[in-house]
Amino acid sequence: MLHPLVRVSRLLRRFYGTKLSDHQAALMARGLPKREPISGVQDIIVVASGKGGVGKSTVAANFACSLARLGKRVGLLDADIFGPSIPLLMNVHSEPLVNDRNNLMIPPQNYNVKCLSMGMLTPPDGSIIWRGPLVMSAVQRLLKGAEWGPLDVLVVDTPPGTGDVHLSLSQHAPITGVILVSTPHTAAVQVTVRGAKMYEKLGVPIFGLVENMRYSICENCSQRMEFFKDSTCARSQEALPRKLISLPLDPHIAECCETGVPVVIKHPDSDYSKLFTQLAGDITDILDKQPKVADKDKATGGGNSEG
Ligand SMILES: Nc1ncnc2c1ncn2[C@@H]1O[C@H](COP(=O)(O)OP(=O)(O)OP(=O)(O)O)[C@@H](O)[C@H]1O
Repeated sequence: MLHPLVRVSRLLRRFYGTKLSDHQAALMARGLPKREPISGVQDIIVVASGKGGVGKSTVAANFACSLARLGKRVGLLDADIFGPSIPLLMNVHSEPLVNDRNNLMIPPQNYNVKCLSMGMLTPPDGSIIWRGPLVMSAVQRLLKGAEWGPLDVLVVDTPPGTGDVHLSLSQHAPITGVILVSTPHTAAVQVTVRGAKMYEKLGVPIFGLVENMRYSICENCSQRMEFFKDSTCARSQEALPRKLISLPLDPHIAECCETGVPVVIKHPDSDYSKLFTQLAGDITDILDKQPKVADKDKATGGGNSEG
């Protein structure tokens, strides 16, 4: 006896024919909307974490700049509606212009990365008090109400946790994969695992983990200082997806965040910049093996729809 969801998804597939992939059919059977590609955007990579303050925005900004340094056409969407930090990290504060022809926002660019954030659309001291549906429509607007293309990769920085933004993104956009960021703290690991499970349930692939602030390197003697017990790190490693890179706690990284020049731009030859380059290279390799957007369009029968 077939599971009812499998039966419905087969029926949907028969109705839509080859335009609908198995994955899309499964989503629709579960009552989830069809994910529409973003016009001109090849791949969407979400940077997520369970806890706040673990370095997600730092990783998103430096990863985006590293991809750009490898020659990719890159965008960076700040989906943290309540606590946007990309304008500060990327030093982009101007309000985006709007294209009169199609009424789409034109994301301002810095360090060869097109950036868009709620922080550019609200005054710096203005607080946002919104409920879930408004937050979800704001994410839709930033995602689909902008002239992103042509882009190889759109990096999306998300708020901590597994709230409305994550759900909205995974339901409406064809996310190619997720990079998780966590420190080895047990509390951070536990919520990051929860976030990973949510993405898995929604059928979004997890590329791996950026471990942050596990250690530091002394500038004078190059000695490595570990901040966590081996057993804590082992537990975190066991619970979380495969590690892509492990970033040190470093004063230059902190300072660069404050001054709006990502560390991979300010100190391109540093060891931590090399780690970001390695991350960008590894993810590029994964993307190169994925089906291209034309194939994805074929699979989803999609084009862009204004959100
Ligand atoms: N490896 C690091 N070395 C030194 N400072 C770091 C490092 N990673 C992040 N930081 C600092 O930690 C603070 C928090 O980082 P960031 O804003 O990237 O975290 P977040 O997870 O995006 O936070 P939020 O959840 O609030 O959006 C920032 O001041 C940043 O400069």
